[in-house]
Amino acid sequence: MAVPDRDWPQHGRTTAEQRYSPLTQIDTHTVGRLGLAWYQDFDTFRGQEGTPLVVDGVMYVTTNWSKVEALNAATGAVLWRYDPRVPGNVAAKGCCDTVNRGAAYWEGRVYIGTFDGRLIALDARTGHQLWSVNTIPAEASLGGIRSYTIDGAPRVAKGVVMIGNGGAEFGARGFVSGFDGRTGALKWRFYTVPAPGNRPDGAASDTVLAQKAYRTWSPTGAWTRSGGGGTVWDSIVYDPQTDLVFLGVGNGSPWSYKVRSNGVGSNLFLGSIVAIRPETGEYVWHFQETPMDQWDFTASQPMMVLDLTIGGVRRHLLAQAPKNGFFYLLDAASGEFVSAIPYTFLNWADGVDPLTGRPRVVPDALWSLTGQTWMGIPGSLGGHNWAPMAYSPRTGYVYIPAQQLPEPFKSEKDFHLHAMGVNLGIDMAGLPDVPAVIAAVTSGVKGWLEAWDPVAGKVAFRVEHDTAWNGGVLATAGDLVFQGLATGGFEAYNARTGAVLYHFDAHTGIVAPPISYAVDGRQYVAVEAGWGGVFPLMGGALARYRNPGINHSRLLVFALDGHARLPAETRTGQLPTPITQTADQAQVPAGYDLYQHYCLACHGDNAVGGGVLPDLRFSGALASSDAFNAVVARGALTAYGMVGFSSVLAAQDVEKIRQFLISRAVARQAAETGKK
Ligand SMILES: O=C(O)c1cc(C(=O)O)c2c(n1)C(=O)C(=O)c1cc(C(=O)O)[nH]c1-2
Ligand SMILES: [Ca+2]
Repeated sequence: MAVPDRDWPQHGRTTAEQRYSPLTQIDTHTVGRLGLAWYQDFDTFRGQEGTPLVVDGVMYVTTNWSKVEALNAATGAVLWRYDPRVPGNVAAKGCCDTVNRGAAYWEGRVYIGTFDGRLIALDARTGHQLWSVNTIPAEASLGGIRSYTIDGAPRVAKGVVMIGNGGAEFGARGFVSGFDGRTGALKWRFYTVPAPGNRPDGAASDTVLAQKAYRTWSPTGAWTRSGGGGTVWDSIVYDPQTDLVFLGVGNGSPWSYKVRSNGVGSNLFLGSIVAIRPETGEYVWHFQETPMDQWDFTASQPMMVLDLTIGGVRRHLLAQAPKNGFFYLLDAASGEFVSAIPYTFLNWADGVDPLTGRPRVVPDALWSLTGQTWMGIPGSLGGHNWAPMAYSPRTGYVYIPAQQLPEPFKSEKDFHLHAMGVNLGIDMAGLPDVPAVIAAVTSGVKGWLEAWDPVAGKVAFRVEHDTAWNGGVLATAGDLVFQGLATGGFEAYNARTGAVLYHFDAHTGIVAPPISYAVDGRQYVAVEAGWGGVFPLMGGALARYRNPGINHSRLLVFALDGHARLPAETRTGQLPTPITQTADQAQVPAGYDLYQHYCLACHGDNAVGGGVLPDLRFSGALASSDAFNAVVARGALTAYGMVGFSSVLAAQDVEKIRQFLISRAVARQAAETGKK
């Protein structure tokens, strides 16, 4: 069905997922007149990753904690709001904040996946709930050992609503479910990795897992308990021309290939794109980008469908720039390998087999087998993560929000699976608190907008940014490319040259992708502002380094001659609570280890907050072991997403963490005083 130029009805606007708007009112000549038309504050300071949808002048926005709102897309007037009331205690079941990347729209219904695993259909006119299903079958959670959350957007094809989930950093066995869009009845499930002992699940994946996947795993690896991973936590694309649904399958669980699969097998379908039929979930083809995953190299990054002339032949292709650093082109109908060319510097492989596309992995990169530390580029956050890329058929370029975040990979001593906290099998030692070391490591951290020529297989131009983890991208027929930045800018670039044509100070880091739409002949560009996602949560000093600002979560909508203004910045962030205690040094090293295991994922490496969730060096609760225990052990702040850890941390452990944090607070205070 043709999509009207004015609308943005699907995640990537059309089924091709190119994030290209044909609107031209805002172009290279008029963009100088761009301004903020209106904005709306969200109800949280957490991060925002959503792509709004626009259908017939109504905008459907999803926000953190899986909330939805419908707005008049011209004025911002709220038509309805929907809160699925996700319980705060599930925040700790996800790696990367309680974000949400968007809704799906189909025949007057809005579909949303919730962080606690539900799929909900709403009446698009009223916001009333039509149905709600729990997408996580009881047996999948293995008595609570495994962790499932939803933050990706559902996908609708032929009346079937499909959704996956996240959790491979904790313990999960990836699967995607298809539900009847009208009734919510389950139609099929497709598991992306086998069950221990090759047991059938009674699912659409049974045959292919038995025939192709089971023998690619060691029958006795830790995957038999942790689930193996392979979560489909973001990209699911439907191509009507081939009638195929493409699943972007994630990384292994635990990360360590040695622990997970005794260091044998390619572990299908980890790091793969799997093509299935929408109505049945029937397997059609797969392509594995990263065999033997041990770098968190997911193939879950956004995919798009492109028709390109390669070597004189017109081809219908699937394109992806996954974490592993190669830009892939596959034949959309058959999955046949076309090309894989590095879109960024990478050191884990020295190329791919030209016939099969299988990477030639550098032996030293297999850190879980060598027992040595591997300095990997890309690191686990990838050369490109979930922030969507865009394609302009006018320029022929794919615009990739690319980055470089090197990362040391080293085996954890004495790995064992545990409930709560991440299960990676990797040494969690982080950055030392030494400014020169932080500066040196940060010098390797880079982010840029890359115009990639997929036909020539090379970079056309790059726009260098100040740091990594920048926003998703929009391309328009006005020959503009829009992108929000980690450092708080919202930019428009000339799509042919990369020249900056417009800059707006958003007062906050932006990671979400912009969209464009029109109402009554006026073109708008909208983006959800709000610094967030995994990097600011766990990145610590690296995430803070060039982004010392305060987080704001709000929807920004731009148009020609817009004259709205953001309120002046009055928040100063967390107020330092003067710390008078000195840490019990004997407890600090053990407190550090516990912190890195249980707390780092949200509060940042070495207790440096990355700008979204509280930086615990400022916490008033540090002064009292009772208060600290009430929060950390007994869960006094559970409603806000800070669960109690009493099931895994004894009172002495909690006290060790407190002593470690006091030592960090004292160091921060000393550094501040030294500066004055
Ligand atoms: O393996 C998984 O199940 C899983 C889930 C998610 C998620 O659900 O957000 C992310 C990742 N992995 C991941 O590897 C990753 O880099 C990542 C970044 C983000 C984010 O929202 O910033 N989520 C996720
Ligand atoms: Ca992952």
